[in-house]
Amino acid sequence: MTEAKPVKTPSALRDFREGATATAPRATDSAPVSAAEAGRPSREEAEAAIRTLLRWAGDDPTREGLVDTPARVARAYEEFFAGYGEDPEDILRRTFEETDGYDEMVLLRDIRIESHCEHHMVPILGKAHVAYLPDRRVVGISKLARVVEIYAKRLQIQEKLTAQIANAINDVLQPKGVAVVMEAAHQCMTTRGIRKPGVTMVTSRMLGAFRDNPTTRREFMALISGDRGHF
Ligand SMILES: Nc1nc2c(ncn2[C@@H]2O[C@H](COP(=O)(O)OP(=O)(O)OP(=O)(O)O)[C@@H](O)[C@H]2O)c(=O)[nH]1
Ligand SMILES: [Zn+2]
Repeated sequence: MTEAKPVKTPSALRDFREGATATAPRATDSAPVSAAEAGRPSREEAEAAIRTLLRWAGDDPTREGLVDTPARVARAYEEFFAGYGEDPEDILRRTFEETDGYDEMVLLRDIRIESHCEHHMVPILGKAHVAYLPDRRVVGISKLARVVEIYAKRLQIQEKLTAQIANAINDVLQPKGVAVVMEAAHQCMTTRGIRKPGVTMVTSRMLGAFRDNPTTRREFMALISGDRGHF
């Protein structure tokens, strides 16, 4: 009898299957989930599931206005969850050496977040501020926003999203420190359930100098709360 081989389960899928933990998975587990590995259902199966939900909600999926809805929803899901197919570490590996001695903080403020909560699959909308303290190597700033985007385009809780972004930057760039602060509104709290519009959740993950050095942390906090210029 042959022994069954353990199936390699990439972290994103594992998190997806096993539910949330507030502990961030290792960023080295950030590989994208291939369709084959994930045992992904077909497009037809996905559309059939949406027809089932439409019927369950009390509507008729064969009526004119809803006939194309399953295909539209499937296409929308491809956008909402595009992050399962991308590896943030690949994006961050394109670094360049800064030879003129720039060793101050690099901060990207007000990065728009559009994610989905893993409990209710409804939007989490907000913004992230991402900073790092370079140690010779710097990365193109758009790559920081791309990393945010990849993790946001998965089912998330805000704590995990915040930690994953910081861990990936820390692991690949190996800077002197990384800071991520995120503020977001969860539609599962604003439009259903407890229904508290206007409430935002704030999370942060500080690593290296941002965790150990109060001056660096203060400087970061002052910069993210400062006035925004209009360009
Ligand atoms: N910590 C954390 N909680 C979240 C996040 N997004 C949603 N939640 C919460 O996850 C919880 C899920 O709780 P459950 O009791 O299983 O679900 P529920 O019955 O729909 O809960 P209610 O939202 O209170 O109606 C809720 O308290 C949500 O507010 C997040 O990013 N982080
Ligand atoms: Zn939710």
